[in-house]
Parts: sequence; C-alpha cells; structure tokens
Amino acid sequence: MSLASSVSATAFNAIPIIDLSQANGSNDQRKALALQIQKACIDVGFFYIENHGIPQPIIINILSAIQAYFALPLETKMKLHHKTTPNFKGYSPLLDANIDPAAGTQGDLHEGFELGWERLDSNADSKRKNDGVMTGSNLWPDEPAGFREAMLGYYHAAIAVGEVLFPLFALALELPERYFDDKTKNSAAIMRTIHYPPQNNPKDVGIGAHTDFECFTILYQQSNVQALQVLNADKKWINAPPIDGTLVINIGDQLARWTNDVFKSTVHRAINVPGVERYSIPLFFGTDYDVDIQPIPSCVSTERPAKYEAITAGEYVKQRLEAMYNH
Ligand SMILES: O=C(O)CCC(=O)C(=O)O
Ligand SMILES: [Fe+2]
Repeated sequence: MSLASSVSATAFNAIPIIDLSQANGSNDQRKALALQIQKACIDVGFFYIENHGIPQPIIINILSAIQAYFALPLETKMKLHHKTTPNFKGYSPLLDANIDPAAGTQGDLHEGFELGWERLDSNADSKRKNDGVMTGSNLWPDEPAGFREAMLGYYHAAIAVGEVLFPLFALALELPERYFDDKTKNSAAIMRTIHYPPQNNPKDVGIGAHTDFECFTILYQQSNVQALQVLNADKKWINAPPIDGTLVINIGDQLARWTNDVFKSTVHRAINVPGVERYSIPLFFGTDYDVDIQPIPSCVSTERPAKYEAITAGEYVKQRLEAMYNH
C-alpha cells in the first residue's frame, strides 16, 4: 500500500509512547521503530518519546534559568523585546502573541523568550549562512547569571534528539534513511521557553488552538501540570499530560506539506489551570531555511493530488510568525 493511501480518518483517543533506546540499533531495530513512528504520525501527529537521551541536569538547569528570568521585572525583560530584532528573537510579553485570532480571545496568556541556532563556544553574533529571510542573532539578558549557557545547553541537547529523529522520519516515509541529511545541514531550530501564569479566568487560553510551523516540535513540559490538549478527528480535545522522563514530539506543517498531509500536523492548545505557574520548552525543528518543501512522490497519487505549492522553509516560517505576532 502506498503512503498516499494510508491516510487515517479514525479519531485517536490516546497518544502513543515510543521508546527511542534502539534509535541507533541494528537496521531491523531502526525499521521497527520507524514503523511505530509512521503509525503515530498517520494516526495522531503526536507521540511521546522515552529514553530520548537529554540528561536530567540539563533540564533542571534550564528550568531554573527560565524561572529566574521570567521572575525579573517586566521593564527589564522588555529591554529585549523581540520587535527590536528582524526575526522574533528575545522576549515576548503576556498577550503579545495571538496564535488563534479567530477565537476572539484577548491573546495568548503566556510570556516567552525565543532563540535560534548559536554555538555555545562562540559570541552572540555568530550566524549561519543559509538562514535567508530568517537570519538574525540571538539576544541575551545580563541576568540571571548562566542564562545563555543553560539555554544553549538544553538547545543543543534537544537538537541532538532532532538529529536522531530525522532519519527515523525518513524511514517512516519509506525513503532512504539519509534523505534529509543534505536538507538539514544548518537545520532550522527555533526554541521558545514559555511561562504560563496561573489562569484564573475560564475564558483565558495559555496558547490558542494552532498547528506548529516547522517539520516537528520537541516539547518539554513541566511535570505535574496538565495543560496541553490535542484535537482529534471528532473535534474532541485529548489531554497530553506531562509524563516524567518523556518529551512530546508533534508533526508540524512543514512535514505535513512534505507528506501531502499523510503525516498529520495536529491542532493543539494549552489551557493552564488556576493557582499554578507552568513552564514549557518547545523546539521547532525543520529543514534548512533555503530548502524548497516539495511533496514526497509516494505521498501523491491520482486520488490524492498535491495539496500545496512549493515554498522555501524560511519563507513559510516567516509568514506564520508574522501572522502570529501582528494580530
Ligand atoms: O506549552 C505547551 O505545552 C505547548 C506549546 C505550543 O504548542 C507551542 O509553543 O507551539
Ligand atoms: Fe504548538
């Protein structure tokens, strides 16, 4: 059966957990893993990964760094407002973003700090060559001490997870395992750290219903607070609670475009609860920004013609980010 005819219309009720410990195992082990990923991407568009390899101290470090950062006075944080950069790097205050303007809310009830690729051992001006329309350096606050190291420490560990996943996605798409290698030499990878204040008004949303923009998202969510929800084909919100020791992976629109929607970029939102703070850290992982997103031939058929025009990954992300902040 070709991938183009494997599209699922069944509504999921649970999000699978996939164990990555065999990701660098034998051919057979990698293929078996890719099949689990294929099923999760066709049926749900979301899955948890366990044994992802990010050491716990790196997670603890970034969590305490972002808690200290978001606790700074608003005036201090506003000095690094993302509108002072060409491409959304830096701080965004509460309600600055509105990812679902049609919902008629006052905006998304979270503040964020966003960064892109940067080597830990170089200065903040280091840029990469292929960022095209998405070029631009990161901004770094003077405090808290160790913030840059904590952020980049986690960032590079999460990128390593993305680099393990891309070949598995290629196998899941019945492509050569190294298919994405020449398209991910300078992989686009925007990371956001998000602080959701306690939500006391039932009308508030932490982040409105949306799909992500890149190929896939690697999401750390703080323990013990249920907020993330994923929309199934029956329009029912399914909870995606934090599960200790796991990360959430979800397909974004770029991979949906590569696969002509055979892999689902599933709508999700986060609704925080009264009385508690919540922190989450999505890293949006994509191909190089200058790569043209063209549907993979096995995902196109006479019954399932190509749905999307080709566009470069960078143009696509920029359009989506502009729409999110210029509501
Ligand atoms: O905070 C979360 O759990 C989800 C965040 C999210 O969906 C996003 O930033 O795209
Ligand atoms: Fe998202």
